[in-house]
Amino acid sequence: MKDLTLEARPEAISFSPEQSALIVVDMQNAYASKGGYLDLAGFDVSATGPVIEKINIAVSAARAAGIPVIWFQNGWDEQYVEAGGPGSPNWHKSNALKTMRQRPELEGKLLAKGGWDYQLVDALKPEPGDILLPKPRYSGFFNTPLDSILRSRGIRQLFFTGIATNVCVESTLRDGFFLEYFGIVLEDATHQAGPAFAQQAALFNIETFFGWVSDVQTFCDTLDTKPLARIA
Ligand SMILES: C/C(=C/NC(N)=O)C(=O)O
Repeated sequence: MKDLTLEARPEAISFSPEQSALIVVDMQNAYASKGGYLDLAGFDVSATGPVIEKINIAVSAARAAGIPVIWFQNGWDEQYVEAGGPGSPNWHKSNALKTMRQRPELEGKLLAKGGWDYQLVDALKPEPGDILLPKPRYSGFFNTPLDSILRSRGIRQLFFTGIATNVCVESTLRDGFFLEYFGIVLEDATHQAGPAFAQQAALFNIETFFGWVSDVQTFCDTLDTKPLARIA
């Protein structure tokens, strides 16, 4: 397929579907569902429903265009060895680990592989041919085979969706930038962890310093695929 031009901020960007991947960051109950880790830690997850719908539309369009879909799940083994102990800054900064230390009844329930919190939300289903990757830190480029998977497929453009815009989405897009990948975030398929200004700040950072910002409808229209449902 010939190169396509995607309307984006700060400017349009050309890309080749053959050199592209759609990244779905951490669409787990932990980050998107009531009763999940972020909700229990006091973050507002009430507006994630429309984001899930937009991600489904973007995933369908990517698959129809032959663009690989890569799903990340953030979390650790049930003993939290992969989370790191007090010698890791993750131990000090992870709000999941801090919440479990504050609320021992939650020990082993947050972001633990095999548990409900770690699972992808029910409304999002990977299909055969998609790539499902666990990741133990915010960035999908650390302690994962992501870079090798992309380079071995000649992929240079990464389209980002998922949660949280200002944490794992921005972290992975930034590290991709340093590794010479072109990062484009589909803003209506993302949600922040924290107040609304965190979403705007993350999009400002991406648009201004690290990549491009577009949206799901523009992505679908550019690929000329018919999304599952027209976005109102
Ligand atoms: C705060 C947080 C964000 N995760 C993400 N997927 O952006 C965490 O994992 O503690």
